[in-house]
Amino acid sequence: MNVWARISEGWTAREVISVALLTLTGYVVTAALYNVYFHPLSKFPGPRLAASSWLWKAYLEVIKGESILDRLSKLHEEYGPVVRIAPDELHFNDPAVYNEIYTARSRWNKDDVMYAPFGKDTSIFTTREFREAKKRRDLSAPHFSRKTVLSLQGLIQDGIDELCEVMIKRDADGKTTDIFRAFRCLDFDNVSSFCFGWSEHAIQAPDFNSAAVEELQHSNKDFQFWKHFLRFPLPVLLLASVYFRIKHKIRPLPYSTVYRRIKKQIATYIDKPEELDKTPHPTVVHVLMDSSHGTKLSATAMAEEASLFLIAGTDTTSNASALGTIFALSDDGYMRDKLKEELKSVWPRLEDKPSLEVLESLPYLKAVCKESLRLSHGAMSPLMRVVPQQGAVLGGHYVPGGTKVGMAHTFVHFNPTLFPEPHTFRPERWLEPGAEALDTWNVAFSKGPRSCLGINLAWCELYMNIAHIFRRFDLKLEQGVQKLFDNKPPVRPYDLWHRDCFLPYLDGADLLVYATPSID
Ligand code: HEM
Repeated sequence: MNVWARISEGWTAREVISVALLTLTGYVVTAALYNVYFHPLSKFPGPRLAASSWLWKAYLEVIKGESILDRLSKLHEEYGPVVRIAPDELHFNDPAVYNEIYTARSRWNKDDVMYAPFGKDTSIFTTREFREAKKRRDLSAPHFSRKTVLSLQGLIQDGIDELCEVMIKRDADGKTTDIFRAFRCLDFDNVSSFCFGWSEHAIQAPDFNSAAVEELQHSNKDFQFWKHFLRFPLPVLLLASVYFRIKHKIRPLPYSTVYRRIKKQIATYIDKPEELDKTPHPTVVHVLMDSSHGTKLSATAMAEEASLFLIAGTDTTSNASALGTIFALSDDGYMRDKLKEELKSVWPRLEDKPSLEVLESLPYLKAVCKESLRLSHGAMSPLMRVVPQQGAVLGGHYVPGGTKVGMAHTFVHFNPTLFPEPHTFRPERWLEPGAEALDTWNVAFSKGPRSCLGINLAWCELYMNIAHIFRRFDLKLEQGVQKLFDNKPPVRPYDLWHRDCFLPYLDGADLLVYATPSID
């Protein structure tokens, strides 16, 4: 029977589904063939499946739970310094190209898909478009300047004092300290007091199990799911999230308790601006509410901006601090003793705590911090940028406008030419002759106009975190953690911070240390 006659008679449900499936299959196959053979990126090397559809990457990252970074290492070995990893995406493994993508002159936008789980245009970080993001950055930047950080360093000091008291009590009770959780709570508290004038006191939570901080950690874990599935139309997304919630315990995107607290605080200030004068020190809310620059943000926009600082500033700093601590303890005490000796040279009496400026003058401490940043990477996922309409030349290749391009920090930090024995934690590499040139290759804060806004605060916290716990405690790895390092081959930082969940996600053993208070 003629198809049109059948249609006019009315189709059965089965026929409708069959036709829909056939149409969908036809569309997918045609799109895949186009992507592989006729797409403007078809001349770039890479697996055919990757070129055919973004579903290849989604399958690896969500269903197989594989880190794209592992796959990328193999792909770059096979295909060279540029690989096509999705129909419209290229990944590079060439430090020179890192500087071309993330250059100070860059005006490129952030990729929509990659940043979707964090929201759209709700904060500096989530604003895709360069010029809009710059306006927002200019607003908050004064609160993150070196001058402000120096003047508020006492807050960071207070947070560390609180942590040290908790650690002393734990030691007296015969308990170890999970240094990863402890630093996460500390840095959460410190960012909240630096930005908002109040501390969550997460550090006081039993065994550092703070609900607010855990909420952050869990949302990191589900990053890959949300990144890929937010692309689907709502009904598919809903079905997928039910399935993944049951099978993989994916959580809903968090509506954080802390966000509510910040929102309430801002609403109060909008209602009664005189309350702002009562904060113990200048906060980021002061700069956000300052309308003298001509930009007026809504209460929601301010709250979203402000809460993003907590997300951006907690795990990043604590990852670097925890990694540095664990690895500086992993070599029979050589690094620990060297660090302590250097600290004692400027900090002979425990009660005379040195300022940030003094700590910054210590070469070995600085080298430990740099090595901690190098191996904790800041962000782990390739930070995808969109090539502007006119196209660009990257690594000698013409890349058409609209292409998403990126190079993960791991490909700079593990580059064996720049950093020989790249997986080894070796602070000395930052002290050897000519080491100043290496600084440009420590890209943990990224580079260019979208690089880290909180860099001054981050450095302040990192110096203080490492200095205080190494000077104020005699530290030792707990046996289980020590065993990781005694095994052959020994554990590498990458093994601990292995999972790419935008930020590196700790997916290994609890990082326990014995921390006995120093007596001199
Ligand atoms: C060791 C600690 C830190 C590291 C390694 C780090 C690293 C980074 C990196 C790699 C980016 C770029 C992300 C992207 O391109 O999408 C970034 C952006 C950002 N960071 Fe940090 N960060 C740290 C601490 C902080 C702190 C303490 C704050 C503030 C409280 C902060 C606030 C921001 C903001 C607002 C952005 C967005 C900038 C933009 O998109 O223009 N970060 N950070």
